[in-house]
Amino acid sequence: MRPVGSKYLLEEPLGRGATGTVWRASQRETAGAEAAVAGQPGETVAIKVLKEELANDAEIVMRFLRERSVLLRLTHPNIVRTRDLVVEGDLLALVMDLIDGPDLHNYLRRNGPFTPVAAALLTAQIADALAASHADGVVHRDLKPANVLLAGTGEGEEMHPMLTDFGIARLADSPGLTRTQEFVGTPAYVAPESAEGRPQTSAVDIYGAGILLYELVTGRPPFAGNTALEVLHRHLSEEPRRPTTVPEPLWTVIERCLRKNPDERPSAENLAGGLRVVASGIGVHASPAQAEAALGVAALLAPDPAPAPVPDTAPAGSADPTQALPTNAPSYDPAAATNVLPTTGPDADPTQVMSPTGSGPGGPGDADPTRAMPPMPPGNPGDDPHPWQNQLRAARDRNEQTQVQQYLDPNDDPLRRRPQRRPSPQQPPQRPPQRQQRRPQPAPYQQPQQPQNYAPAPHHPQQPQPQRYAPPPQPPQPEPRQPRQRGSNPNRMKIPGLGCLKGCLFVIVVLVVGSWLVWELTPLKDWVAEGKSYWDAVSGWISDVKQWISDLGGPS
Ligand SMILES: Nc1ncnc2c1ncn2[C@@H]1O[C@H](COP(=O)(O)OP(=O)(O)OP(=O)(O)O)[C@@H](O)[C@H]1O
Repeated sequence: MRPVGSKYLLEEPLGRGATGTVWRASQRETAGAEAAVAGQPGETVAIKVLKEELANDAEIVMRFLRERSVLLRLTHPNIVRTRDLVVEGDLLALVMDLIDGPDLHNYLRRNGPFTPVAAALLTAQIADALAASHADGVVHRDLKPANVLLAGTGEGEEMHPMLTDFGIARLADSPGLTRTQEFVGTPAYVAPESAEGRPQTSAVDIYGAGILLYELVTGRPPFAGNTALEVLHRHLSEEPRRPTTVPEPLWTVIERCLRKNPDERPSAENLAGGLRVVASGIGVHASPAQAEAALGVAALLAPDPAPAPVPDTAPAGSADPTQALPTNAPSYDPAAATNVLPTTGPDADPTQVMSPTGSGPGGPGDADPTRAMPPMPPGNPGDDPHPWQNQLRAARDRNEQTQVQQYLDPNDDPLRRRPQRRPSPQQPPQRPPQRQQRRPQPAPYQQPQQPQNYAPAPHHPQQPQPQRYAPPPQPPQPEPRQPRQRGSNPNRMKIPGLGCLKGCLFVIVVLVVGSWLVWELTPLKDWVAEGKSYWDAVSGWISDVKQWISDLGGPS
């Protein structure tokens, strides 16, 4: 148990993401007036301890403090409440409500896709959270299933999505870490304008919600690829295709959210309303009027007339994103990748940027998406890196997978890496106890009680998916076999040759019994011993042999 500030004690890690590690923690003392929730001693909370790179960046610390009021005032039933922010030395931590449930990414992996109705209703609640934050001028910028925690996955409970990590993207968007033209987000969920370094607004969250909705009903995001670059390119140039399992009204919503032009995406409020109309119109028991309304959902998806801007995301004026990548390219040719990534130096070798052969970093055969990032091309020392290089590096950083319930190497633990501030006791590092496994239940949404006009996709168990960033679980290693023990007493004395002796005796007994049976049951005794019994014959033969042996020795 390690203290964070004077008010909290870290107990066990719950998971690790790109920006830090989340811990289960307890409150030691009631927090001061600066906290949004004072809390009571003994109360359990979740604390995100931000990575050292973030905590060591003066710009981020300033931003963290400036954002304090925004983060603390963001309250909504579908937003994980931030209770307090702790800045202690070079440690930055966010104290949150602890949500007792899995995140949506893990839930989806364990349980497979949702029915269209359940997916629409779940996403409607997420859109409610977005509408509230956008109204407050806060854009999430990293909407993805891993950032949605599911409360109420117990039996008979209604599933309740809670959006988390609000403001983290804003913190990570510091000039110290990223340049103004970079995107902050995860490649599979990133909006085209973020990928291109264009100005961003709250419409990036609507794009993220569209990707999330697609993934909820199909089990995978629409744009995948072997490298982050490939995924980004598909966001920019490829239109999503409607899977057969997605009902038409729901597809209308997804397609609107995934428009390349942010001005054509609906507002979060309209998205929530549209999804609820769709959910009641596509259920098994939808009335004709409800089905009709769902089919006309496009009319409800009006764009936001005044989307909330993301500060500092206007281009610096130097980079024309259309130079970086031909967004009107009809299809993506991996072999052409070296041509679309510009280099800044006259001697630049385009094959250094990204190998199309797969033999170098970033090639199609490269299994590690983090290696997909091109090295910095040679250029003038004073040159700024091109937006694409920053974008790709950010993609790599943000694409790190959450490692849930893992043992943290003490060297990776930001709290332990500061012995001068907090000397650790002379104990060997203890493996933290495993977090109790929660068994989520299927979504308890009910289908509406009216006839429906489509066959809903069954909520079938998870099938293996080609998500290369989610490595399949390792098969359990077999227990090492115990050496075989004979008998029940392992301490019994071992007599050499005893086994052989037993074997010989057994053979003799078998021979005697066998020959006796042959003697008695066949006419053999009449032929060789004039009808004598077996024992008489045998004893006669034995005395003959004895006599013969004594004759061998002579009369003396
Ligand atoms: N408030 C919370 N209550 C309970 N568990 C939480 C809470 N916040 C996060 N977690 C758990 O911690 C894990 C890691 O959270 P984190 O936000 O760091 O991951 P991430 O979203 O994958 O990373 P990032 O957003 O930094 O890329 C989550 O998957 C979730 O299981």
